[in-house]
Amino acid sequence: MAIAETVNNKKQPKQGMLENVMKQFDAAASLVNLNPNIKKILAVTNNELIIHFPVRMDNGDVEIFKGYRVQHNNALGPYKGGLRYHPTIDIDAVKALAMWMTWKTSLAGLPYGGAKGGIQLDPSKYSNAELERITRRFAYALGENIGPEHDIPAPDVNTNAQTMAWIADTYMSTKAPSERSKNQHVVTGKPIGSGGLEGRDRATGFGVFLTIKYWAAHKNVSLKDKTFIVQGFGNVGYWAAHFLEKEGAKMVGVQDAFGSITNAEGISVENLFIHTKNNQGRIEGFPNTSTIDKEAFFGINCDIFIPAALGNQITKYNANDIKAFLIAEGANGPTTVEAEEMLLNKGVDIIPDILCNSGGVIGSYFEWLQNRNGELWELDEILIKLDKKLKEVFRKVLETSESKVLDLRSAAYVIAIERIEKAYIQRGIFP
Ligand SMILES: NC(=O)C1=CN([C@@H]2O[C@H](COP(=O)(O)OP(=O)(O)OC[C@H]3O[C@@H](n4cnc5c(N)ncnc54)[C@H](O)[C@@H]3O)[C@@H](O)[C@H]2O)C=CC1
Ligand SMILES: O=C(O)CCC(=O)C(=O)O
Repeated sequence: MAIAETVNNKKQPKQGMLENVMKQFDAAASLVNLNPNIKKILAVTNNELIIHFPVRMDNGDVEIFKGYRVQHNNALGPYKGGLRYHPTIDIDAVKALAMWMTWKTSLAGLPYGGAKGGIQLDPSKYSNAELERITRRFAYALGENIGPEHDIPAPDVNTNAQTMAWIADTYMSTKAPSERSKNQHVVTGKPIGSGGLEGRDRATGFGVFLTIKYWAAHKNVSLKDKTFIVQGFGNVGYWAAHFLEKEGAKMVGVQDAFGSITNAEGISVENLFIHTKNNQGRIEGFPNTSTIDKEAFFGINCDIFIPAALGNQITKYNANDIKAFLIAEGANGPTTVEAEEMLLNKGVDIIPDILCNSGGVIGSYFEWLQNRNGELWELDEILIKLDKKLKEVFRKVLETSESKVLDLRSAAYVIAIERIEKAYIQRGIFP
């Protein structure tokens, strides 16, 4: 609560993600009348690891980094969740993100629990060689706190297939030669050729698109010529926009960490993607668009808003500016509880993060299975399997939402929490 954000040049108190996820959990626990002992277990994390580790920089100096891995719950299987490299990462943020992973894997019916981790750093300040040493040193320090049947990291903000390859290689190098290849699935989201899954790169964004498509089919709405805005034009934002554009929708606004652009006539997703590749990942300077300020971005006229950046972006300070009738949460925790209430009251539908962006972890599950079984899956079959799995999860959320008269997030939480509760009750509550 101590941090502040600036809205319309005024400092406003900023709510932390942990506070947000706890409010969501408390509300859902009441809805399902959750067993009080299980509620106590789920309200806290199982393990929290903070590691300070030294790394030699290119100039010869040693810098100390702070890395995190939080394992929230493993009632349903090994801990699973991404690694984020970002200056705002702290223990509370990682706890919140780990909790969301527990609900997400449970909702998707996967044999996983929830975890998250990362390093508090701004990766743009380091060379590629430094990032490799930082990542390898972090992986080494994590040691047996991760493992292919225990806790399986994956990419998140500012990490990618290369990061995962360094972690897999470092982890495997600590094993006896005959054991190394059996440990490839210590991480998912690896490069193709190093055990990675065809299509894991687009799995999250494709899943975001699919959930929008299922929602549109349910509401009898055509996506053709619908307009959309995207906050965050990285892995998730780009791929979601790519598939929406292919479906005939038009991107009219984009925001990244460095600025916001708009054009009511449309912004080409593929041209912007090429532009960012040649511009250090940034959207700034893209031709035929106007630059607008951070807060004006939320008020752009559009039908669909895809937050695909950081948490707590849609707040009570900007919720009323939003024109979209649908928010599809590609990011984790982009909407505060207060903002959600305001949006629902004005009739905006929200496809919640734990459903909307679950294509990523479903893709990771496929990669894990592929590695475990020594198989190689093809892109077409993977995208079909992902569609089938996500469609079924979406159907269940919709059914619960209609039968219990709940918004989509509450319905998703009900399914997720009831599945975990059932596992504890079958086993005798305490793990
Ligand atoms: N990569 C994955 O498979 C999954 C990612 N997610 C979530 O999706 C979100 C985005 O992740 P990725 O696309 O992987 O990250 P990324 O690192 O590929 O891209 C992040 C994008 O967000 C922008 N951004 C960062 N701070 C911002 C700010 N303050 N305002 C506006 N834009 C900002 C960056 O400039 C960049 O364009 C995160 O919340 C992540 O937890 C969720 C499920 C899976
Ligand atoms: O693919 C995974 O294991 C998890 C990705 C992730 O961090 C997320 O879904 O938020």
